[in-house]
Amino acid sequence: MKTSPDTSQCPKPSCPAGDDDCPLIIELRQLRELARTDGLTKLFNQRHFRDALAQEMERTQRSFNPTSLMFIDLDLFKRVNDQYGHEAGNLALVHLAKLLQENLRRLDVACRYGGEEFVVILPGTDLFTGRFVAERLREKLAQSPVALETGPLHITASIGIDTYRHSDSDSAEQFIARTDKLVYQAKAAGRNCVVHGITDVRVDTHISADEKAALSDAFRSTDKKS
Ligand SMILES: Nc1nc2c(ncn2[C@@H]2O[C@H](COP(=O)(O)OP(=O)(O)OP(=O)(O)O)[C@@H](O)[C@H]2O)c(=O)[nH]1
Repeated sequence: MKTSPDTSQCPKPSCPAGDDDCPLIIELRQLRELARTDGLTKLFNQRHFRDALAQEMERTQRSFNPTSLMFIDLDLFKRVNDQYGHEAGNLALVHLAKLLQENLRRLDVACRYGGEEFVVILPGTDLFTGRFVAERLREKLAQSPVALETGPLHITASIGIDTYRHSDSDSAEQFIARTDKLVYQAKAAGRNCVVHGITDVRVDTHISADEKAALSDAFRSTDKKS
Protein backbone atom coordinates (compact mmCIF):
# COMPACT_ATOMS: atom_id res chain seq x y z
CA MET A 1 0.00 0.00 0.00
CA LYS A 2 1.16 3.52 -0.66
CA THR A 3 1.91 4.87 2.80
CA SER A 4 3.66 8.11 2.07
CA PRO A 5 2.96 10.73 -0.54
CA ASP A 6 4.02 9.73 -4.03
CA THR A 7 5.61 12.84 -5.44
CA SER A 8 7.42 10.92 -8.17
CA GLN A 9 5.24 12.52 -10.85
CA CYS A 10 6.16 16.06 -9.81
CA PRO A 11 9.45 17.75 -10.58
CA LYS A 12 11.66 17.60 -7.48
CA PRO A 13 12.87 20.92 -6.09
CA SER A 14 16.57 21.17 -6.91
CA CYS A 15 19.36 23.48 -5.90
CA PRO A 16 20.35 25.96 -8.65
CA ALA A 17 23.98 25.46 -7.54
CA GLY A 18 23.64 21.67 -7.95
CA ASP A 19 24.17 20.96 -4.22
CA ASP A 20 22.25 17.76 -3.37
CA ASP A 21 22.69 18.41 0.36
CA CYS A 22 21.44 21.99 0.22
CA PRO A 23 19.53 22.47 3.53
CA LEU A 24 16.93 24.74 1.96
CA ILE A 25 16.09 22.20 -0.74
CA ILE A 26 15.92 19.36 1.81
CA GLU A 27 13.54 21.47 3.90
CA LEU A 28 11.44 22.29 0.84
CA ARG A 29 11.10 18.59 0.01
CA GLN A 30 10.11 17.80 3.58
CA LEU A 31 7.52 20.57 3.53
CA ARG A 32 6.07 19.20 0.32
CA GLU A 33 5.64 15.79 1.95
CA LEU A 34 4.15 17.28 5.10
CA ALA A 35 1.55 19.12 3.04
CA ARG A 36 0.15 15.74 1.94
CA THR A 37 0.52 13.75 5.16
CA ASP A 38 -1.64 13.54 8.28
CA GLY A 39 0.61 14.33 11.23
CA LEU A 40 -0.94 11.87 13.69
CA THR A 41 -1.42 8.73 11.58
CA LYS A 42 1.20 9.41 8.87
CA LEU A 43 -1.37 8.39 6.27
CA PHE A 44 -2.10 10.69 3.34
CA ASN A 45 -4.33 13.63 4.18
CA GLN A 46 -7.50 14.85 2.50
CA ARG A 47 -5.61 17.06 0.07
CA HIS A 48 -3.74 14.08 -1.34
CA PHE A 49 -6.91 11.99 -1.30
CA ARG A 50 -8.71 14.43 -3.60
CA ASP A 51 -5.82 14.53 -6.08
CA ALA A 52 -5.41 10.74 -6.04
CA LEU A 53 -9.15 10.11 -6.49
CA ALA A 54 -9.36 12.48 -9.47
CA GLN A 55 -6.40 10.65 -11.00
CA GLU A 56 -7.95 7.19 -10.50
CA MET A 57 -11.33 8.30 -11.87
CA GLU A 58 -9.55 9.58 -14.94
CA ARG A 59 -7.75 6.26 -15.22
CA THR A 60 -11.13 4.47 -15.06
CA GLN A 61 -12.34 6.59 -17.95
CA ARG A 62 -9.30 5.64 -20.01
CA SER A 63 -8.84 2.01 -19.01
CA PHE A 64 -12.42 0.84 -18.26
CA ASN A 65 -11.13 -0.52 -14.92
CA PRO A 66 -13.43 0.48 -12.03
CA THR A 67 -12.28 2.43 -8.99
CA SER A 68 -13.78 1.61 -5.61
CA LEU A 69 -13.91 4.00 -2.68
CA MET A 70 -14.35 3.15 0.98
CA PHE A 71 -15.30 5.47 3.83
CA ILE A 72 -14.46 4.13 7.30
CA ASP A 73 -15.84 5.89 10.36
CA LEU A 74 -14.97 4.74 13.88
CA ASP A 75 -18.04 3.99 15.97
CA LEU A 76 -19.00 5.96 19.08
CA PHE A 77 -15.61 7.59 19.10
CA LYS A 78 -16.75 10.48 21.26
CA ARG A 79 -17.39 7.92 23.98
CA VAL A 80 -13.81 6.61 23.63
CA ASN A 81 -12.45 10.13 24.15
CA ASP A 82 -14.84 10.81 27.00
CA GLN A 83 -14.18 7.54 28.84
CA TYR A 84 -10.50 6.95 28.16
CA GLY A 85 -9.16 10.41 27.28
CA HIS A 86 -8.05 12.14 24.10
CA GLU A 87 -4.64 10.38 24.10
CA ALA A 88 -6.35 6.98 24.06
CA GLY A 89 -8.52 8.27 21.22
CA ASN A 90 -5.39 9.23 19.32
CA LEU A 91 -3.94 5.75 19.90
CA ALA A 92 -7.11 4.26 18.44
CA LEU A 93 -6.74 6.41 15.32
CA VAL A 94 -3.11 5.31 14.91
CA HIS A 95 -4.19 1.70 15.49
CA LEU A 96 -6.68 1.87 12.62
CA ALA A 97 -4.11 3.57 10.36
CA LYS A 98 -1.64 0.76 11.04
CA LEU A 99 -4.29 -1.88 10.38
CA LEU A 100 -4.99 -0.25 7.02
CA GLN A 101 -1.30 -0.12 6.16
CA GLU A 102 -0.87 -3.78 6.99
CA ASN A 103 -3.97 -5.12 5.25
CA LEU A 104 -4.25 -3.29 1.96
CA ARG A 105 -2.60 -3.79 -1.39
CA ARG A 106 0.41 -1.74 -2.43
CA LEU A 107 -1.60 0.29 -4.93
CA ASP A 108 -4.45 1.10 -2.55
CA VAL A 109 -4.44 4.64 -1.17
CA ALA A 110 -5.40 5.03 2.49
CA CYS A 111 -5.96 8.53 3.84
CA ARG A 112 -7.27 10.21 6.95
CA TYR A 113 -10.25 12.18 5.72
CA GLY A 114 -10.62 14.09 8.95
CA GLY A 115 -11.40 13.42 12.63
CA GLU A 116 -12.25 9.74 13.04
CA GLU A 117 -13.06 9.24 9.37
CA PHE A 118 -10.74 7.47 6.93
CA VAL A 119 -10.97 6.81 3.20
CA VAL A 120 -9.38 4.18 1.00
CA ILE A 121 -9.16 4.34 -2.80
CA LEU A 122 -9.03 0.87 -4.38
CA PRO A 123 -7.77 1.31 -7.94
CA GLY A 124 -8.87 -1.27 -10.50
CA THR A 125 -11.28 -2.82 -8.02
CA ASP A 126 -14.93 -3.63 -8.66
CA LEU A 127 -17.65 -3.59 -6.03
CA PHE A 128 -17.60 -7.34 -5.52
CA THR A 129 -13.94 -7.37 -4.54
CA GLY A 130 -14.21 -4.03 -2.73
CA ARG A 131 -16.98 -5.34 -0.50
CA PHE A 132 -14.83 -8.31 0.39
CA VAL A 133 -11.90 -6.03 1.30
CA ALA A 134 -14.19 -3.78 3.36
CA GLU A 135 -15.68 -6.70 5.24
CA ARG A 136 -12.22 -8.12 5.95
CA LEU A 137 -11.06 -4.78 7.36
CA ARG A 138 -14.20 -4.39 9.45
CA GLU A 139 -13.73 -7.84 10.92
CA LYS A 140 -10.00 -7.36 11.58
CA LEU A 141 -10.65 -4.12 13.41
CA ALA A 142 -13.41 -5.63 15.52
CA GLN A 143 -11.09 -8.48 16.47
CA SER A 144 -7.94 -6.48 17.25
CA PRO A 145 -8.38 -4.24 20.28
CA VAL A 146 -6.17 -1.22 20.91
CA ALA A 147 -3.56 -2.01 23.56
CA LEU A 148 -4.02 0.71 26.18
CA GLU A 149 -1.99 0.72 29.39
CA THR A 150 -5.23 0.17 31.24
CA GLY A 151 -6.15 -2.86 29.11
CA PRO A 152 -7.57 -3.71 25.69
CA LEU A 153 -9.92 -1.21 24.10
CA HIS A 154 -12.38 -2.75 21.63
CA ILE A 155 -13.32 -0.51 18.72
CA THR A 156 -15.42 -0.98 15.60
CA ALA A 157 -16.11 0.98 12.45
CA SER A 158 -18.98 1.59 10.07
CA ILE A 159 -17.97 1.32 6.43
CA GLY A 160 -19.50 2.53 3.18
CA ILE A 161 -18.18 1.30 -0.15
CA ASP A 162 -19.11 2.21 -3.69
CA THR A 163 -17.62 1.98 -7.16
CA TYR A 164 -16.98 4.38 -10.01
CA ARG A 165 -17.30 2.76 -13.41
CA HIS A 166 -16.44 3.85 -16.91
CA SER A 167 -20.15 4.39 -17.63
CA ASP A 168 -20.61 6.71 -14.61
CA SER A 169 -20.88 10.44 -15.14
CA ASP A 170 -20.33 11.45 -11.50
CA SER A 171 -17.87 14.14 -10.55
CA ALA A 172 -15.36 13.32 -7.81
CA GLU A 173 -17.49 15.33 -5.37
CA GLN A 174 -20.58 13.30 -6.28
CA PHE A 175 -18.69 10.03 -5.94
CA ILE A 176 -17.39 11.13 -2.52
CA ALA A 177 -20.86 12.27 -1.42
CA ARG A 178 -22.64 9.06 -2.44
CA THR A 179 -20.03 6.90 -0.71
CA ASP A 180 -19.96 9.03 2.45
CA LYS A 181 -23.76 8.74 2.62
CA LEU A 182 -23.45 4.96 2.91
CA VAL A 183 -21.58 5.37 6.19
CA TYR A 184 -24.64 7.06 7.66
CA GLN A 185 -26.71 4.11 6.52
CA ALA A 186 -24.22 1.79 8.23
CA LYS A 187 -24.57 3.84 11.44
CA ALA A 188 -28.34 3.71 11.15
CA ALA A 189 -28.15 -0.07 10.61
CA GLY A 190 -26.51 -0.46 14.02
CA ARG A 191 -22.80 0.31 13.29
CA ASN A 192 -19.93 -2.22 12.88
CA CYS A 193 -21.15 -3.17 9.39
CA VAL A 194 -20.47 -2.58 5.71
CA VAL A 195 -23.01 -0.90 3.44
CA HIS A 196 -22.43 -0.86 -0.29
CA GLY A 197 -23.87 1.24 -3.08
CA ILE A 198 -24.95 -0.39 -6.28
CA THR A 199 -25.92 -4.04 -6.40
CA ASP A 200 -25.11 -5.26 -9.89
CA VAL A 201 -22.00 -6.97 -8.69
CA ARG A 202 -19.65 -8.20 -11.39
CA VAL A 203 -16.95 -10.76 -10.71
CA ASP A 204 -13.46 -9.53 -11.52
CA THR A 205 -12.17 -11.73 -14.33
CA HIS A 206 -8.58 -11.37 -13.15
CA ILE A 207 -9.06 -13.46 -10.02
CA SER A 208 -8.54 -17.19 -9.88
CA ALA A 209 -11.28 -19.80 -9.41
CA ASP A 210 -10.05 -20.42 -5.84
CA GLU A 211 -10.22 -16.73 -5.04
CA LYS A 212 -13.70 -16.51 -6.54
CA ALA A 213 -14.83 -19.39 -4.32
CA ALA A 214 -13.30 -17.72 -1.27
CA LEU A 215 -14.95 -14.43 -2.17
CA SER A 216 -18.32 -16.13 -2.60
CA ASP A 217 -18.01 -17.74 0.83
CA ALA A 218 -17.01 -14.45 2.37
CA PHE A 219 -19.82 -12.70 0.57
CA ARG A 220 -22.42 -14.85 2.23
CA SER A 221 -21.34 -13.41 5.57
CA THR A 222 -20.72 -9.90 4.25
CA ASP A 223 -22.70 -7.10 5.82
CA LYS A 224 -23.33 -9.19 8.93
CA LYS A 225 -21.98 -8.09 12.24
CA SER A 226 -19.45 -10.41 13.87
N1 LIG B 1 -8.71 11.72 20.15
C1 LIG B 1 -9.13 12.33 19.04
N2 LIG B 1 -10.44 12.52 18.86
C2 LIG B 1 -10.86 13.12 17.71
C3 LIG B 1 -9.96 13.56 16.75
N3 LIG B 1 -10.68 14.12 15.73
C4 LIG B 1 -11.97 14.03 16.07
N4 LIG B 1 -12.10 13.42 17.28
C5 LIG B 1 -13.32 13.17 18.05
O1 LIG B 1 -14.15 12.24 17.39
C6 LIG B 1 -15.45 12.34 17.97
C7 LIG B 1 -16.49 12.11 16.91
O2 LIG B 1 -17.71 12.06 17.53
P1 LIG B 1 -19.09 12.04 16.77
O3 LIG B 1 -18.97 12.75 15.46
O4 LIG B 1 -20.13 12.49 17.75
O5 LIG B 1 -19.31 10.54 16.37
P2 LIG B 1 -19.17 9.22 17.20
O6 LIG B 1 -19.11 9.44 18.69
O7 LIG B 1 -18.03 8.44 16.61
O8 LIG B 1 -20.53 8.49 16.89
P3 LIG B 1 -20.97 7.72 15.58
O9 LIG B 1 -20.16 8.29 14.44
O10 LIG B 1 -22.41 7.99 15.43
O11 LIG B 1 -20.68 6.27 15.79
C8 LIG B 1 -15.53 13.73 18.62
O12 LIG B 1 -15.59 13.58 20.01
C9 LIG B 1 -14.22 14.38 18.22
O13 LIG B 1 -13.72 15.23 19.23
C10 LIG B 1 -8.56 13.37 16.98
O14 LIG B 1 -7.68 13.71 16.18
N5 LIG B 1 -8.20 12.74 18.13
